[in-house]
Amino acid sequence: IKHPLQHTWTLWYYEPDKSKSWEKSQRIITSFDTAEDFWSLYNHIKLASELRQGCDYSMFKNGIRPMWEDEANKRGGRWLMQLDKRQRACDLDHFWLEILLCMIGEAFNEHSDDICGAVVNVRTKGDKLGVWTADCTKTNSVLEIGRKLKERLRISAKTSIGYQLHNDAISKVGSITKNTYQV
Ligand SMILES: CN(C)c1nc(=O)c2c([nH]1)N([C@@H]1O[C@H](COP(=O)(O)OP(=O)(O)O)[C@@H](O)[C@H]1O)CN2C
Repeated sequence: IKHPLQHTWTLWYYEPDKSKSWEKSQRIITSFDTAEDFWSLYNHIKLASELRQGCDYSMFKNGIRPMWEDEANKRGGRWLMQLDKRQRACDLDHFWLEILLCMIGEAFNEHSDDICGAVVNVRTKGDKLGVWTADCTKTNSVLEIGRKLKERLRISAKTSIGYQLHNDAISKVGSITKNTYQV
């Protein structure tokens, strides 16, 4: 028999399309709830580094849309890893896979319930990896998730990553959203 996961996960794909709204350009690829089905999906689709610039993959718990506005996301935020352009060749794909494995493997222990999902943005100006959590006021959970992410992605203590509230992202003026937490 297949190895069941604790949650059902849904993979989304975003491709910019001038004729459609951002929301309408978010497409569900499929959902899965076993380790075997995760691997067949992962091995079947393009790597993040093979996507066209401007595209995203998002993997969220079933029923949560990869959008700030979703009921499950609106009180939360994201740990953001902004990659340097050179990291697409050497880090992007294994960082993204490591994040997926942390999520389906419930690697954040008692804080795994606070995980909503993760997004990879493939961008000319530098790729981004975001891990979205449900409640920005759960400081201990948010910080523990950030610390675990750095550990699993082997991000050095010298490099800090920031956590941004979706509320701040929605209301941001210009392109910079402030960090509420840093680890
Ligand atoms: C429901 N709704 C409209 C809505 N809900 C959302 O949740 C949401 C958006 N819109 N997003 C739109 O994409 C643009 C690029 O963000 P980017 O994160 O791709 O990053 P880049 O600027 O392309 O690097 C954002 O500026 C925003 O317009 C992004 N986003 C998460």
